[in-house]
Amino acid sequence: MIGRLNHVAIAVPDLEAATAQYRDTLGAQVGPPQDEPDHGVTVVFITLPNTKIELLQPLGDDSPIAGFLAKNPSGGIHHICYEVSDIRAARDRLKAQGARVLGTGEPKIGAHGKPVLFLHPKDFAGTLVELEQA
Ligand SMILES: CC[C@@H](C(=O)O)C(=O)SCCNC(=O)CCNC(=O)[C@H](O)C(C)(C)COP(=O)(O)OP(=O)(O)OC[C@H]1O[C@@H](n2cnc3c(N)ncnc32)[C@H](O)[C@@H]1OP(=O)(O)O
Ligand SMILES: [Co+2]
Repeated sequence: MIGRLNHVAIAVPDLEAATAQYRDTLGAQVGPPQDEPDHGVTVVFITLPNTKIELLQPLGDDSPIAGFLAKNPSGGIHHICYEVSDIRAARDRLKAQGARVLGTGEPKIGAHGKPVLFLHPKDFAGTLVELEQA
């Protein structure tokens, strides 16, 4: 059911510093910061030859990554995002198999302008999974 790895997301306490490190130390192609108020984060995408890295910094008072950063103050890998061809069909199939879909269960528009959903990390080997409709 899942397709390509769309991105690996890393939560960071200082987006500017992390972006500079990827650009200047690792020599990667970094994009501009994008505020995503519907998701409570500011993101920077780093384009690699085979996938993307999404750097995440909290935005607003009740960011979903605030708890993660409190537990991991230096930052860390926060989620992985897989592409699916039909996100509602994927959701229904996963729910029928007992996986917990986070939030309302209805897809939201993600940073690429496409529908996204999140699956509980406790149901996927301790890894928060994002699905994005390709
Ligand atoms: C920019 C848009 C979009 C895109 O297009 O790419 C994005 O990527 S937005 C990214 C941010 N959005 C989200 O993360 C939405 C989904 N996340 C959530 O709903 C919550 O963060 C959460 C996963 C339900 C966690 O909620 P929280 O209140 O922070 O923590 P809890 O204490 O309830 O956690 C329960 C349990 O799970 C562990 N946990 C939490 N986050 C992670 C994680 N990222 N990876 C692995 N494990 C995680 C947490 O440690 C708790 O475990 P125990 O301590 O063992 O109970
Ligand atoms: Co993401």
